[in-house]
Amino acid sequence: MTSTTTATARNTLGVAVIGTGTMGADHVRRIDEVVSGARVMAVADPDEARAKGLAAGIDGCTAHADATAALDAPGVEAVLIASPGPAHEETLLAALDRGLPVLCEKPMTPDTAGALRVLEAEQAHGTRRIQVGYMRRYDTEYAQLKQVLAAGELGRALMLHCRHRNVSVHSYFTEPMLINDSVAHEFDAARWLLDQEIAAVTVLRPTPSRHAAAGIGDPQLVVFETDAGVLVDVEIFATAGFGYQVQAEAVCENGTARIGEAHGLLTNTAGRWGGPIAQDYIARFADAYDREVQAWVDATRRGEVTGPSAWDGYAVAAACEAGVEAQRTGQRVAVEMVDRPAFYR
Ligand SMILES: NC(=O)c1ccc[n+]([C@@H]2O[C@H](COP(=O)([O-])OP(=O)(O)OC[C@H]3O[C@@H](n4cnc5c(N)ncnc54)[C@H](O)[C@@H]3O)[C@@H](O)[C@H]2O)c1
Ligand SMILES: O[C@H]1[C@H](O)[C@@H](O)[C@H](O)[C@@H](O)[C@H]1O
Repeated sequence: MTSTTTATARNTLGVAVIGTGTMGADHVRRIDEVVSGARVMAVADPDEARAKGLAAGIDGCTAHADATAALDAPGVEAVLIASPGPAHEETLLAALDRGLPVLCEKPMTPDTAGALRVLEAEQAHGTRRIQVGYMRRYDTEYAQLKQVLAAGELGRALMLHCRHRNVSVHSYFTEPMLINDSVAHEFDAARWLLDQEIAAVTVLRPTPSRHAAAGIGDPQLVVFETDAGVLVDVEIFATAGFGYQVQAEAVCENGTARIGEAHGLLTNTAGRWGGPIAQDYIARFADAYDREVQAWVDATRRGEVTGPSAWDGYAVAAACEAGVEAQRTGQRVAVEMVDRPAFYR
């Protein structure tokens, strides 16, 4: 946003972006260039040079090494958290303490103990403040699949076959993160698509790929059951190398529905045919992130909270906890959840 637009900026939502790595930087660009009704007023990252570099390109934006300093910066009215999952709880609690609305990147917290503390703090605050960044709910294809399932023409859903393939992952990725950073999306998507909770998780492993990082059995097959008896299988392959692919097929009583195959332009040439494959989530889910952040800004400016809630964040954390235990033990692990408070109904 340039200084010539600051007059209109007075009516816009001042956002602090916490964490300025891959997603934080992309969200800053999105708020600055794509989304209407918001401006970035502060960024924070312990890597202060990174935060300063990003802030330098945005009129009126301050850079901080500490997240709470960014929450208290002039003009900040809302927070977008894009630090790694284990750092989310501290910033969420600080934001709730200040009554600030939050869009928190997934996972809300990697563990249920942290998620429950967040639920308690939000309820103590008295009104909902948190949206969790499960952006697939804003993806056109996922929305179409949900619509098809809800319409009922295909009959009752019996199974979902899902594939989640990344080119590679961050150097700090661990084996539990296959579940609580990557499969977390599949837990949320399945809960949302089917309107059911996850009941139990089993993890199966082939002999790992020779490209798997040390200490990570990659890929894995994560099979989960919902409380209404739908079976979901997820191939999670974090070092697939060739591209970023997220696919889902619903198998129903009267037919099937599949998403994630479209690669845009298909070409035929001597002896082969094909098209491009996205290389990362920034490309594959660009529209979904744009819609997600725009919806958050619009709802926040109306004084509302929409989208995936802190309860959804907790429910996914509970499924992830069972998934990590299943991964560790090779056993089928039941998902344990507290009763849903009336506050989240
Ligand atoms: N929705 C999606 O599709 C999607 C895609 C990628 C990442 N994510 C999520 O976004 C978050 C960030 O992931 P990323 O890939 O950008 O990671 P990243 O490693 O690229 O960036 C994280 C940044 O946060 C900073 N940081 C670390 N601790 C911090 C703290 N306490 N306060 C502020 N900043 C801190 C790091 O220095 C780094 O710059 C994670 O929760 C991840 O799961 C979501
Ligand atoms: O943090 C990222 C992000 O959530 C992506 O959407 C997912 O595909 C990756 O597996 C995960 O590591």
